[in-house]
Amino acid sequence: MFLETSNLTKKFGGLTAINGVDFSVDKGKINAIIGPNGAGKSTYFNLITGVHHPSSGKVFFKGRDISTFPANKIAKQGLSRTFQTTNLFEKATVFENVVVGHRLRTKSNLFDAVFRTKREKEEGEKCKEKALKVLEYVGLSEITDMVVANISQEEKKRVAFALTLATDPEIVFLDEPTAGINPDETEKLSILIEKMAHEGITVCLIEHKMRMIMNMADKIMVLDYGEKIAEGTPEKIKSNDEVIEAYLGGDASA
Ligand SMILES: Nc1ncnc2c1ncn2[C@@H]1O[C@H](COP(=O)(O)OP(=O)(O)OP(=O)(O)O)[C@@H](O)[C@H]1O
Repeated sequence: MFLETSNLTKKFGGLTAINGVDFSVDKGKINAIIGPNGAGKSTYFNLITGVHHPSSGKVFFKGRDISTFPANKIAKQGLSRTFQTTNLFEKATVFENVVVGHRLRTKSNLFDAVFRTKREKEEGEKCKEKALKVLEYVGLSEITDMVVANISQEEKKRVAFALTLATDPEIVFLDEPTAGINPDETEKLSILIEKMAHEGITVCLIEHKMRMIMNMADKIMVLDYGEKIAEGTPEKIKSNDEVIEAYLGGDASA
């Protein structure tokens, strides 16, 4: 198994945000998690990526129990994520944002940084090279020197993707990657997500845009009140009565 959760449960006081979720993420595929507001989707991501730890149950990555690992250790295993709103430095350029973001995730310690050691300089150079590479990958080569405040929402989303990709992840967790952008931009970003999966990066995403998910996902899990109520291909999910009742409200084309 690649990534798997077993009986995963998270309680916040009296509220069970995730309740006994068994799910396995398929390697190299687009895996989607859907469900109504408050269903537990972000909490599920947070449990896998070490933002929160499970109340019970486990997360396994390539057979290893990572349930209790801190977020930075999980990132080092090759799991990388975006948040619903990625905080970019609006006054810095696209390139600077990716370099700084990547720098925060690489190895030099405070001593290296203060005394500008050889290792620090080498790592700095590597970061710059990597930043240019990932910016090219996400289609932003032309605007690397633009200040973030002056780029479009869709371009900002691409910067967030570049930040995620800079750590060479095996699996990326995208939390509502297309929130707040129009259908044309959503389509373009979907193509980028598909490219990532085709090139071997496993994608796991949370989305509310049903049409997009039904078109692109290989596998979908539906959460409702913290519980998995269905999983399977888009076709299977679309025709699942419980999903239609609980989530889609009878309008699967929304
Ligand atoms: N840190 C926290 N402390 C207390 N309750 C929390 C915390 N995080 C989430 N919750 C609660 O857990 C439940 C699931 O929230 P979560 O954000 O995971 O849902 P979601 O499916 O991602 O929702 P949305 O689609 O609105 O982002 C909600 O009732 C939420 O209020």
